[in-house]
Amino acid sequence: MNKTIRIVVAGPRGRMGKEAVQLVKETSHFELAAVIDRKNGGKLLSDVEGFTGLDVPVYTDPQECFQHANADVLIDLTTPERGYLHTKTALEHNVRPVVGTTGFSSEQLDELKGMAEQRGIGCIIAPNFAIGAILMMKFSEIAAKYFDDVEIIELHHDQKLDAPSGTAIKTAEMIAKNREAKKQGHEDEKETIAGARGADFEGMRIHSVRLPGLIAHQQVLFGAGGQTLTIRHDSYNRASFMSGVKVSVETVMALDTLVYGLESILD
Ligand SMILES: NC(=O)C1=CN([C@@H]2O[C@H](COP(=O)(O)OP(=O)(O)OC[C@H]3O[C@@H](n4cnc5c(N)ncnc54)[C@H](O)[C@@H]3O)[C@@H](O)[C@H]2O)C=CC1
Ligand SMILES: O=C(O)C1=N[C@H](C(=O)O)C[C@H](O)C1
Repeated sequence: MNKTIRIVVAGPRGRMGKEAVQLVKETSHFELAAVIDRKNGGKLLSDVEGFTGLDVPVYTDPQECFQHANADVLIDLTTPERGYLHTKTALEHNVRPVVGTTGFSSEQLDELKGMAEQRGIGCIIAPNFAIGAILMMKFSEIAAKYFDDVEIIELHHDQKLDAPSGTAIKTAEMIAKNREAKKQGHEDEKETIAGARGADFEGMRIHSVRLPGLIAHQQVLFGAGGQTLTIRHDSYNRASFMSGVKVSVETVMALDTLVYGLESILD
């Protein structure tokens, strides 16, 4: 039988956080130890609307939370600034972070990796937990061996804070492993409206669409003489991310370093 894993969820009232609390609740070897919220500190989660029966403490201060919660794992689904603070604080308390929050800088990722390695404890930072999105990224990495020209279009709901999405950045990084940096388009092209050609990642272009009605979508378009290849993934709800969160919580318990992206775990 699996050992019970005690979990802190940061951002429990958010769109993803609510799903994560539900996942912990319905998984027999997971136990909710506490939550970190922007407000409601000092209350029980069961006193907060929508969380009947969950008698675990709510903290606003991550230090206080990790000192008292006796937790194994943090699931962070908050904002870039808070997510970074929560992850760092968890590592300082030897609590293993599983981070879905996007928008960390590469310097922050390097620092967190150093901390995890120094302590010899696991940490997973996953820009996308959906299996289809991971396959989209892997297929794009393969396609980049054969196509030099690629544009990424990511489409999200209009409440998203970061652009481009963490998934788009990770996709570009994976494509870059198999593609020489190259400026795309006409050498003399000029934007008559700034931003028309999107963000520039080693000459690849990334376009961010934000519209109400969308959840999380991305297409990767490759072009070559007389043909295009489009690789597309759509998440139609946030439950689509939860099997990846579950695998990450189970896997992080056995890691002794930081893993960025689920593609290596699912090999
Ligand atoms: N890796 C993945 O597969 C996915 C990642 N995400 C990422 O997850 C993050 C959250 O996304 P959503 O749930 O859509 O956002 P949301 O805005 O619905 O939720 C964010 C939550 O963070 C909380 N928060 C803000 N400041 C806080 C603080 N000081 N302490 C504790 N909690 C605080 C808010 O109260 C809110 O409940 C984003 O970075 C998003 O990009 C979203 C979907 C999938
Ligand atoms: O904010 C979101 O919603 C999502 N964020 C992640 C990202 O930035 O890639 C994952 C998914 O696309 C949904």
